[in-house]
Amino acid sequence: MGKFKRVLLKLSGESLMGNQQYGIDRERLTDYANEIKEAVGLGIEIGIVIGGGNIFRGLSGAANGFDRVKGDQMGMLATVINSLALSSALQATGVKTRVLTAIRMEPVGEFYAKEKAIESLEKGEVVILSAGTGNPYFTTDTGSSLRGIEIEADAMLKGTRVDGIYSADPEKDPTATKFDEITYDEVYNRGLKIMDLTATTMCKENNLPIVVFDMDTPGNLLKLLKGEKIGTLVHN
Ligand SMILES: Nc1ncnc2c1ncn2[C@@H]1O[C@H](COP(=O)(O)OP(=O)(O)OP(=O)(O)O)[C@@H](O)[C@H]1O
Ligand SMILES: O=c1ccn([C@@H]2O[C@H](COP(=O)(O)O)[C@@H](O)[C@H]2O)c(=O)[nH]1
Repeated sequence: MGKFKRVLLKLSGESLMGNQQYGIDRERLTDYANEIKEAVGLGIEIGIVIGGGNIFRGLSGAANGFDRVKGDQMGMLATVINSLALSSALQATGVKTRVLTAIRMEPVGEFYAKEKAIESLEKGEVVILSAGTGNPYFTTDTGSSLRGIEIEADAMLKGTRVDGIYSADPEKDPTATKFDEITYDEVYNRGLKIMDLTATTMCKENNLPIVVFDMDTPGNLLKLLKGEKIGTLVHN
């Protein structure tokens, strides 16, 4: 990949738990904020989507008897909670942020519009794009691909707790092997579950490269932004 000017960074809600069973680990949150501050220092424009899996997921809600749509709305609100926490942690390091929400809920955050996001990015502010797509039956991976395409990012950087895409889920299959590069079609044809297929398809159709990398190792985000080949690159 060439140099990045503007990126969409996807952060895992589940990673925000650190070693806890639920919620937000203060140390992990601070680590993320410090990493992002350094990235801003490189002059790269950063939009962020953060998941909600550390708090609530619609599918697990539905498995426990919740109405799916209500459960998904709870999940989207969970992403807003994480976004506010990240915004607060970033501001504590001196980074200016703007939280936009896909569901109208002023004054918690401003209702999302592409123009607002671009305006902030151009001013060097970190824009946190919360509440996913605003619609049930989607995920924050799809929210990331959608927003990444809308803000015309050079790439979607999926920061997660594994160091790339493997031939099978590495947390379940220790014999799985890692790809340095892979095409969107191969992700689909091999049935790799690193992100949902709606998100992968959107990226493919709109030529948005994805880099899956380990965000929980300090320094990785900076290495990636400086051009080091880490993680797995997904392209056409
Ligand atoms: N082929 C694969 N290669 C790598 N990881 C995979 C693969 N298949 C499944 N995974 C799993 O995908 C997970 C990464 O997904 P992601 O970061 O979206 O986590 P998440 O828990 O869904 O986050 P969130 O809380 O944001 O929803 C890894 O923890 C890994 O176990
Ligand atoms: O566009 C969206 C995005 C998310 N949701 C719901 O939120 C939770 C949390 O998001 P994760 O991507 O799983 O971290 C998700 O499980 C959905 O229930 C949504 O409905 N629409």
